[in-house]
Amino acid sequence: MDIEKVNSMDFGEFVDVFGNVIERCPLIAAAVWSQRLFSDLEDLKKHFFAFIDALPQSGQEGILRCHPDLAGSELRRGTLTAESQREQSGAGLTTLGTDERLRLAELNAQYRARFGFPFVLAARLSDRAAVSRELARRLLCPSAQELRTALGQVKKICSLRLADLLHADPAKL
Ligand SMILES: NC(=O)N[C@H]1NC(=O)NC1=O
Repeated sequence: MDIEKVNSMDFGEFVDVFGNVIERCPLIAAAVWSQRLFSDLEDLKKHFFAFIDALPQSGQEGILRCHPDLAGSELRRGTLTAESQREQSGAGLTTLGTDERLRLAELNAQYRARFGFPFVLAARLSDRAAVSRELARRLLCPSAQELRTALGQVKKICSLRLADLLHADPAKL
């Protein structure tokens, strides 16, 4: 898909295609559509990021809360979005042993209790060992720093999902 195709999309098509580049936040795609035309793919990505950056903290935390836990109950119930399912599966989180799954669940619960939002990490850039390691490390970070880190991960997930949709190299996005 090239930028001319993106610019030619009507509202419904745009939200259908880009509605989940930020997990379960189609409102962001709906807002970004109003800002077309886009000069290139990089420009499109910047509009998604600028929307996130302009939100008050409550809105930024809301975005984080739209993310399912990694290796959590939604994965077990089979209710993840297709994108999240692929990402968690690619990181090996769908085949954890019971001990590993319970350890991750305990760390996820501690993280949520401390910060008030779920632990978010771009699973595709990680693997099962690194997920637990990162979770344990970030659990000890100051709250303001952790909010910034988590939003950075949301942007990485967004970049990778955009790159998939546009068949682009994520490094060039
Ligand atoms: N909790 C969390 O990070 N979830 C996200 N990460 C990812 O790569 N896909 C997701 O759904």
